[in-house]
Amino acid sequence: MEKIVFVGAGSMAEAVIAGICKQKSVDSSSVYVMNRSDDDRLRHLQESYGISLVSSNRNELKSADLIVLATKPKDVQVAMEQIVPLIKKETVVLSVLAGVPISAIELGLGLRGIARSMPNTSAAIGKSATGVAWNSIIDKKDKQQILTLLGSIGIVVEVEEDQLHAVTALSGSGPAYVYYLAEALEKAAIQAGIDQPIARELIIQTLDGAASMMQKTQEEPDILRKNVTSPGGTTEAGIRALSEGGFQEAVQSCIQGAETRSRELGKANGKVKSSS
Ligand SMILES: NC(=O)C1=CN([C@@H]2O[C@H](COP(=O)(O)OP(=O)(O)OC[C@H]3O[C@@H](n4cnc5c(N)ncnc54)[C@H](OP(=O)(O)O)[C@@H]3O)[C@@H](O)[C@H]2O)C=CC1
Ligand SMILES: O=C(O)[C@@H]1CCC=N1
Repeated sequence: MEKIVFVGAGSMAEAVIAGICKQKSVDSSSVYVMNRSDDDRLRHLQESYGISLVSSNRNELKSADLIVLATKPKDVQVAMEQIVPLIKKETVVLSVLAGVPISAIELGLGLRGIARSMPNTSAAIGKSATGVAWNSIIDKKDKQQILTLLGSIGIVVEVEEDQLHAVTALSGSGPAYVYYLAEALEKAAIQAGIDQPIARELIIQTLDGAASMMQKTQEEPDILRKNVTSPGGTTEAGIRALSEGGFQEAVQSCIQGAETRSRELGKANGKVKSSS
């Protein structure tokens, strides 16, 4: 896809832009970005990644091959109303919005090829775990090009559209759960007498090592856990405390709560009226 325009310039847009520019899956000169009002933010993206800004007459939208919708769900209706008069019918749309259904984008931007995806912020370093679903009329070639683009920022799995709520809860929000765990581990480590920089180093390597073990050995996580857990040893004591603290239940509520929120965002932002 020759020309890609990002509508929205926040954290997720930056993660995808950083990923595709660093992986060189697109030429940064063919990437454009626009937002609502934050000019400093646009300058930061321009300077950091060598991409271009959509000009005030928004002419770049007219020749876009791909538009990446990256506003907050609550802002997407206004954004779509603003861009729909400008975009040609061949332009394909890639949404990264949580919850918002493809049908809402078809209503807002007209019937065209649409991909609804859920990447995560690790896209910035080529490590996103992305789910994607398609509308029925998307062209095979466009699908392949989007898969290649998303594949350049990490792994990508095709799912049914309804499953994207669960994907959002799991891997879209997932990095935040891991950072939350890291924060908790670091606090506890400091309390136990380890210096903060050393605690940080040990935590990063432990998370990285455990993830790599799962990936490289393809072993079940419960087996890997048991390999660490000596009978009557330290891990057993630690896991017991987690279990007594309701660890499994908390994780289940976490995913359920996030999935429910994704469905709510879809309902709140899904009934947009066509402005074309
Ligand atoms: N953050 C994450 O980890 C993930 C986020 N997502 C999804 O990505 C989307 C963006 O999230 P995030 O990047 O965190 O949000 P941010 O709030 O960081 O960014 C939102 C962007 O949308 C822009 N915007 C708002 N209205 C318009 C408009 N009418 N026209 C053009 N741009 C507009 C804002 O511009 P301005 O600042 O000028 O107001 C801002 O640049 C959300 O829908 C979210 O569900 C998906 C996966 C992960
Ligand atoms: O918190 C959110 O709503 C977005 C979607 C997934 C990650 N961040």
